[in-house]
Parts: sequence; C-alpha cells; structure tokens
Amino acid sequence: MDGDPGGSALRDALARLAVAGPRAGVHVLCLAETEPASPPSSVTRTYEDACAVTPTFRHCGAVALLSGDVAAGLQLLRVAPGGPVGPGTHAAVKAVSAAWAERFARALAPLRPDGPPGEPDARVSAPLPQSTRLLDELGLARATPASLMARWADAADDTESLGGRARAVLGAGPRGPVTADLVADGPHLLIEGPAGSGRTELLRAVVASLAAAERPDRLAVVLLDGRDGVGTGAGHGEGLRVCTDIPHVTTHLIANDPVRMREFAQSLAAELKRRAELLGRTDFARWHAGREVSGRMVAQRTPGAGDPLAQRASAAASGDIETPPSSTLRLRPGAAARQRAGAAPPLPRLVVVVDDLDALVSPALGSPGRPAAGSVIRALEAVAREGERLGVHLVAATGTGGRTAESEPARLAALRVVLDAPQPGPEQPAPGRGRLASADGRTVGFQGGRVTGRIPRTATQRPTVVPLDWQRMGDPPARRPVRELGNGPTDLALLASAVERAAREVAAAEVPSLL
Ligand SMILES: Nc1ncnc2c1ncn2[C@@H]1O[C@H](COP(=O)(O)OP(=O)(O)OP(=O)(O)O)[C@@H](O)[C@H]1O
Repeated sequence: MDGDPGGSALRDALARLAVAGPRAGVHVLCLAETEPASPPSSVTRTYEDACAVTPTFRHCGAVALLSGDVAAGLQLLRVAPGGPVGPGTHAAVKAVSAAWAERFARALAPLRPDGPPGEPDARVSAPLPQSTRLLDELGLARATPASLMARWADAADDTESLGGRARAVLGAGPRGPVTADLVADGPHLLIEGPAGSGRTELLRAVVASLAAAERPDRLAVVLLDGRDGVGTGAGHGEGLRVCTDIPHVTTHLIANDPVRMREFAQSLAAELKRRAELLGRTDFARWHAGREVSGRMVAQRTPGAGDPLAQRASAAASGDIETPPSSTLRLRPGAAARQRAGAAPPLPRLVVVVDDLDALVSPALGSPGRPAAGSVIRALEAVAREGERLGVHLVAATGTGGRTAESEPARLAALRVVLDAPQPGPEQPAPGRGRLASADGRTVGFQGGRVTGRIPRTATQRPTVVPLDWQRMGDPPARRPVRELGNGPTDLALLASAVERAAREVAAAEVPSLL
C-alpha cells in the first residue's frame, strides 16, 4: 500500500479499529502487503511486524490481511495470544482503487470505542466544532422521506424503547453525535443557560431529532412557549412556533392568554388521567409489550358496529374516551373515525417541550399569562412526577438561577444540559456549546446542532487546507463553517417537509391536539 494515497489513512483507520474493534464487533485490524494465500510463516511475520508498529493489534481477536497492489484480497484470521492460529475466510475485493481505499478508511475512521472513561481508548476524541448542522449530526444532510421511513421502521423493532423511541440528538460531541435518550436515561431533560446561549435552538433540535427517530403516531410533541417574546425585540424570534410544521407536533401554546393556558393545563392533566386509567397497574412499556403479543387476539374481538356498549368498552380500553371532569363519556376527536376504519388507536409517547420555564415559575409583573401560569406549572409538575410510568416526557429550558431550580420539573430531570454564555468574536464557538449530564454521573460536551440555519450553498464551498498530525489521520474530515443560502428554506423546513411526506406514506394516524 506504500505510495497509495489512501493507504496511510486506511492504515490509521485500521489502527483505530485495533482499539475499537472487539467492542464494535469489528475485527478488521491488520494491514499487510502479502500475496493472497501467503504461507502461514509469512502471515505470522506480517502480524509480528504490525504488532511492533501498533502494539494494540496483539489484543485483538482477529486480523484481516489486505493483500495485493491495491489491497484486493481480504483474509480474515483468528488470533490467539501468541499470534494468528491459521488462515481464515478469503474474500476478493476486486478492482479496489486508491479512491476506494480512501473512502473505506474515511468510513471506518469515525468509529470510536464506547468504553468508560479512564480506559486507554477513551483518549480517542476529536475537538468540538465551532458550529454544526443538526442534519449532519443526524446523518440526514439530504433528508428524504425514504431515509426517515427506514429509521422509523428500525424503531418499530427496538425492544429497548417499547411503545416508541424518544431519542434526541443534541449536536456534535467528541466522539460523534451526542444523544439524549429520554426512555433509557430520562424520562425528563432540563436545559439551563443564560440568555442567548442557544436554549430555544436546542429545543428545536430536540423536536426535530425526535421526529426523525420515531413516527408521529408513536411519538407526539406538545410545545409551550413560556414567554411571549415575539415582537419584543429581545431577539427571541419565533420561539418554538417554527417547529409546528413537523407532523409530530399536535399542540403549540404561547403563555400569553390565560383562557387558553387554563384550557391547556386542564387538558394536559386529563391526558395524564386518561393514561393512568388506561394503563391500570401496568406501565407504558409493559402495556405496549402486552399489546404486541396479544395484537392478533384483540383484532379478532373488534366489537359489532351496532353494539354501543361493546363499542364503549372497546373505546375505554383503547383510551378513546375522554375522562371526567365531564360526566358524559365523549369520544376524543378522531376516535370515531378511527373506530369506523377499524384501526387500533395508538397510545403514543408524549413529549412536552417547554421554553422559558422560568417565565412560568416566576411570571413577570404585568405579563399577560401571569394569572394562569400557576395552573400550567401544576400540570407540568404532574408530568414530572407521573410521566415516566405514563409515557409522558418533559423537556424544559430555563435561565440559570432563580426559583426554577426548586420546581419539580427542574428537580426531577435526570438528564441535564448546561449551556455556556455566548462568546462574541469570530474565533469563538457559536451559541449552543454545552454539556449533557446523566443521572449516573456521565458528562459529555457538545456543540448544539443548528436547525434553523439556511440550507448551505454547497456550490460556493471552497477546499480547505488543515494541517494534521499523523495521529489524527483517522479523524473524520475537518469541518468548516458552511455558507448559507440567504433566502433559502431552513434545515428545519426541509426536514419538516420530508417528515410530513414520510408520515403520509406510512399512513400515520393523527394524534389529537390538547387544545
Ligand atoms: N447551535 C447553534 N449554532 C449556531 N447558532 C446558534 C445556535 N444556537 C443558537 N444560535 C443563535 O444564537 C442566538 C440565540 O439563540 P437562542 O434564541 O436559541 O438562545 P436562547 O438561549 O433561547 O436566548 P433567548 O431566550 O434570549 O432568545 C440566535 O441568533 C441563534 O440563531
């Protein structure tokens, strides 16, 4: 491979795999210039040479030899502590070019070990970028309905997140995208940061990435802007309203109208009660597990169209009956249509996303929503306390300090993000720089993924030259600031449109609004 421009990158990528391989289940570890079907002695010699250069090879369970002028032959070997224990599978990778080797190396290079800190491989990490696009972190630079549907299909098979995935990608971390899994590590997430630190943008990224990870009839999103900053010149912009084109978003409330705020609080409390009654003594995940097993039997017992009692029992079992305070049982919007169609209504996960929680906890004197802020907070407190069992998650952003820290939504958040104060200046990172901490003490830094930026104008991107140490040869390609189209659609709009088309394609049932 000497003289091959892809060779050094490939060699470095393989050296990284020597560290990551056994954990990642990958055993392509050793690069060598051997002839296909080399005698065992030469294989052993090659292995010893490779171990002399990269001692970590010795700890690996298998070795791949790439042979021929441009590494066209691939041989997998099992390795015992003393060296290879005989030839393994042969494969021919025909007509492999230097460009292929480069692409292969680049594809392998971002693989990182996933071990606890303190182990030698935890050192392998890249510096955080100054800014990043969320779509790049999601691997959806060209968001298409097909790519989203593939993710949703994958989520349906995920036994770790029964009833729906709630996995938010926050941005770029030192070892790839940083994810907050509300099911595995939540249930709730609190984002703290001073004004201008990128809290609202991070909430938008959470909504966008939740939508990319799960279909809209398995995960619904409710948005609440705790402060009506639109038009105040406070730079608050559109708040969470820009997310309302995403089909997962069923409800958007701005805390400036006491009547609607009280209605929202009642409706959210009623939703918790409906879920509690529906689930009985089980919890959200187990309820879904049971339904998946008994799905066929339930389908066979669909009640007759002319039997109101049987219909009512079925609606109660499926959660379609609105719960008291109303003493009359009333089908929720959309429930009648679903019954006519014979489709089982979903019990989706619900994520309540709140911006400016502090403005609800301590509403400013004279703010229009002040009279009803208490009722909204009480409903959010109920979500914080009971949400885990009911499949309802809270993601809230707040300023630092003040009374919010003592509120239940803040106290009961197992996942916490702290954002840095914005730093002015061209060399400083963009807003959105912060750390994610989980309840088990793990902390990871990240640069938040921007989602309301304009789609980049790739045609005007020029090549960038970056000096690189040989130890960093396996890093992903250097990132550089993207130039945005001044008037094009935002990444969020691009994603929302693809999500909308994907939702239509999979015929996702609509989840009713809380308002
Ligand atoms: N991850 C990011 N990458 C690039 N720019 C960002 C990022 N996050 C935020 N910004 C920019 O920083 C500015 C402030 O962001 P944002 O409104 O989200 O902050 P905030 O903490 O909600 O503050 P405020 O509530 O005062 O508006 C906006 O101009 C936004 O476009």
